[in-house]
Amino acid sequence: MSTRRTVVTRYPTPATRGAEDPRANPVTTRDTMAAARRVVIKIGSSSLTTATGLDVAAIDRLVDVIAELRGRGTQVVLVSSGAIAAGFPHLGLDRRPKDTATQQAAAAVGQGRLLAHYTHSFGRHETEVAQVLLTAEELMRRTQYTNAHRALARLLTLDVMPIVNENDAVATREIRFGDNDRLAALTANLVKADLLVLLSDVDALYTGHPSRPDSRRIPVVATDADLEGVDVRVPGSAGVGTGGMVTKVDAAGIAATTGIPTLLTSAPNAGSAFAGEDVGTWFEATGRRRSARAAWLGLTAEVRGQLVIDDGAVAGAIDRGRSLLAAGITGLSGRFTPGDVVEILDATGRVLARGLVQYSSSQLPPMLGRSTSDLKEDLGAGYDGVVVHADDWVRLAPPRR
Ligand SMILES: Nc1ncnc2c1ncn2[C@@H]1O[C@H](COP(=O)(O)OP(=O)(O)O)[C@@H](O)[C@H]1O
Ligand SMILES: N[C@@H](CCC(=O)OP(=O)(O)O)C(=O)O
Repeated sequence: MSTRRTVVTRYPTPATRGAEDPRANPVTTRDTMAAARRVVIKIGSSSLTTATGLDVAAIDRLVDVIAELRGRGTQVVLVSSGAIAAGFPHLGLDRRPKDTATQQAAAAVGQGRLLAHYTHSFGRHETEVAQVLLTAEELMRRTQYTNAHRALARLLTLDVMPIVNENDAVATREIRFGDNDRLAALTANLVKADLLVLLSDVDALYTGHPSRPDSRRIPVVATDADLEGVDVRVPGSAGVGTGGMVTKVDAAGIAATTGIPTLLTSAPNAGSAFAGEDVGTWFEATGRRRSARAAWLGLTAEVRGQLVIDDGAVAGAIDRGRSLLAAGITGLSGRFTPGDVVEILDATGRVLARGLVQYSSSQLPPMLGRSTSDLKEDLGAGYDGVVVHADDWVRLAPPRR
């Protein structure tokens, strides 16, 4: 046994621990949509713009639906695309630019016009609006994520209408959201919404491209099996949206795994959907609600490394919701420091969870596979053997049967 003592910097225990949100979601089926206390509504470029710029009549119709919801006491956060599509006609371009710099310029021009019209339109309902521009990079950092959470929560308590978009003018090329569907799902988690509504230029998810005569509306997606054979590959024809149905199905999947159901329909159907009519596609929630912190860990945070664990640690820590000890770790990769986010993989390479690691990638190698009592001798009596605390990881893959 070595008597060398290693100086170990540990990640401080956060004051606010607690993984699962105890609030049950009152929205379980389409019929219970009206019970939503907080809704995130996302509207795509194709529904807000024409070839010549903003479709002000379409914006006014959406704003009227939101005003009615707010009148009933439902809090709404709007995620609105449309900055690039609203901007490019004013730069003398006849189609959406493809290069990042011109997209950024178009977004910078269009975002002002977009917000100007929302301000005017919500003004008809004596409602103040607030512009919140987010980047994927910021949301990966815990401090900025918490700041965004706090700002949105405050706006809602002040009865202001937050209008979120990606901060296209500064978003870095490599990690842009690009489309706003995923941003909307993450925003729904950020504000702990009961419901996500995705409004597009198509009234529902179809079994194939809606222009095909054999395509049928899918009214409900309860499990992945309902998506088998569904063709979502062809993008929209409007030429201004970005992700087509792929990103909408992905976004609904993210929301579902965190306990938030999604309704996907067209903007003109928004009113009927909230009136309880059978329109669009309803994606059921499949997972449990998560705290904003757990959602950040599981969905948004930047991953700095990987820990590979043995079967004993899968059964003893991950399957039982316990802390991960050095004894169960067989390998690691990446460069990380205490407090960084790492993925936890089983021996086959399956990503089981993500967590905040307590030691750096340079401290861990001599600790791997060693028992807590053995390590205590090296590291001191204060060492508790925990590499990822039970409160600091979230499960990503379901348990194996
Ligand atoms: N299986 C499908 N069901 C419905 N729409 C589909 C499907 N596959 C592709 N699409 C296309 O996806 C488009 C919507 O995506 P997109 O243009 O990115 O909209 P938005 O601007 O609202 O984000 C629809 O107009 C439709 O043409
Ligand atoms: N942030 C961009 C959104 C890009 C986009 O086209 O999104 P979407 O229409 O939702 O597929 C914008 O405002 O133009």
